[in-house]
Amino acid sequence: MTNSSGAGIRVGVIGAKGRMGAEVCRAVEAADGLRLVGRFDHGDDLGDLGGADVVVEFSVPDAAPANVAHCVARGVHVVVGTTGWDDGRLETLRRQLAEAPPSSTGAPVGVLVAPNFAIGAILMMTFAAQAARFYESVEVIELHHPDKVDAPSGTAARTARLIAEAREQAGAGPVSDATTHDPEGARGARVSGIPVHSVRLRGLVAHQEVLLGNVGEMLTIRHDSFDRASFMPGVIEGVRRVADHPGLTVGLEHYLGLAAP
Ligand SMILES: NC(=O)C1=CN([C@@H]2O[C@H](COP(=O)(O)OP(=O)(O)OC[C@H]3O[C@@H](n4cnc5c(N)ncnc54)[C@H](O)[C@@H]3O)[C@@H](O)[C@H]2O)C=CC1
Ligand SMILES: O=C(O)C1=N[C@H](C(=O)O)C[C@H](O)C1
Repeated sequence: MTNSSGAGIRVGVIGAKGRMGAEVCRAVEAADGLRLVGRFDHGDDLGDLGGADVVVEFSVPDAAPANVAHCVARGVHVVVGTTGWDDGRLETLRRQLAEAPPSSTGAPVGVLVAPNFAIGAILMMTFAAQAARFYESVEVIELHHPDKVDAPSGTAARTARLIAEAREQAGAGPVSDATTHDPEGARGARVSGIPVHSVRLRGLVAHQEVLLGNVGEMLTIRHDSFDRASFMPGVIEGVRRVADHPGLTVGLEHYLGLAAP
C-alpha cells in the first residue's frame, strides 16, 4: 500500500508510551516505506490521528474499542494488538466497519485484531489446533511478566478457542477431569471448556505451553517471546497489508496463509 500522496504508509501509534507502543514506534521508524506521523497515549486528543493511513493500537483492554472506533469512523485502517476482544466487542466493531467511510485511497477500511504477532506464537496456536482432536486431555499454561493487567492472556484465550473449535469439528468429547472439589480454583479458568492457567513472574516476557495428553504419552507445544522485538515483524507485516484486507480480520495467520480453511 502507498497513500494517496505516494509517500509510503503514514503510521500513527496509540499507546505510544507503553512497552509495546514504544517498541512499535522504533520499528516503524526503522522500516522502509513507513513514516511515523503520530504518537498518542492516555489523555491525548486523537483528532485526525496525525493524518495516518494506518494506526497501530497497543493500549489497555478497556480503552482499545473506543480508540479503534475513532480510527474506523475516520476511514483509517487499524492494526490492533491490545487484548480483551470478546465476541461482543468484535461484533460491535463489525457493525462500525459496515458503517465506516472509505479510506483515503477510496478502499474499504480494514482492521486486524491479532492476539499475538510473534510468528512462533501463531505457529504454536496453529499446531495446537491441529493436534487437539487426537488427545483426550488438553490444558494451556500461559506465563507473563507481572505488570500485565489481564488474565488469561489474549493468546491463551484464542488458543483455547481454536482448540475447542477443532475438537468440536472432529466430534471429540470434553477433556477428561474428575475434579469435583476445588474450593480455591486450583484447576484454573475454563475458556471454551479448555483449562487455562496463568502465571505472573518477574523476569518473564510472554510464554505459553499447550499440554496434550493421552494414555502413555504427552505432547508439549511451547513458545517463548524473550524480547518484545519478537512481535515487530508481525506488526510491520500487518501495517503493510491491512489495507488489502477490508473489514475485520482476527489473527495474523489470515495474512500468512496459516489459517484453517
Ligand atoms: N498482540 C500482541 O502480539 C501483543 C499484545 N500485547 C497487548 O498489548 C497491550 C499493551 O501491552 P503493554 O504495551 O505491555 O502495556 P503498557 O501498560 O506498557 O502500555 C499501555 C499504554 O497504553 C496507554 N493508555 C492507557 N489508556 C489509554 C488510552 N485511553 N488511550 C491511549 N493510550 C492509553 C498507557 O498510558 C500505556 O502507555 C496489552 O493488552 C497486551 O496484552 C502485548 C504484547 C504483544
Ligand atoms: O501483555 C503482554 O505482554 C502480552 N500480551 C498478549 C496476550 O495477552 O496474549 C500477547 C503476548 O502474550 C504478550
